[in-house]
Amino acid sequence: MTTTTATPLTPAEKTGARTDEAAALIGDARERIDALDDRIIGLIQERVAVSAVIQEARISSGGRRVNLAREMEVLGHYRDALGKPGTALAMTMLELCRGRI
Ligand SMILES: O=C(O)C(=O)C[C@]1(C(=O)O)C=C[C@@H](O)C=C1
Repeated sequence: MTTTTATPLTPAEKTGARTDEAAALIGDARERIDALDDRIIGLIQERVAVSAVIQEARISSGGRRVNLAREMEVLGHYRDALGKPGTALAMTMLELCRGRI
């Protein structure tokens, strides 16, 4: 068996920057992005849980899991804030919250 020892990447290699200054800025900004992504994922998980409470209440009262009129409102909210990609994002989020339909 051969063992290879990986040489650590330089900051420039890691970030694609061409100067140390730009590499440092990108490294810091990526840390902020990772922290934001953790918060966004936490919020999505919270949304999934709240959505499950609604769906369970509706289903145990004899209703259906899905409420398309409400989904249209949610899609519109995201589209108004973020444009067309917002609609795609909301569709993915609704799929996470209620499964595929
Ligand atoms: O608001 C509701 O009635 C929900 O069930 C929540 C939710 C959502 O996650 O936003 C999920 C499923 C429905 O089809 C509509 C919306």
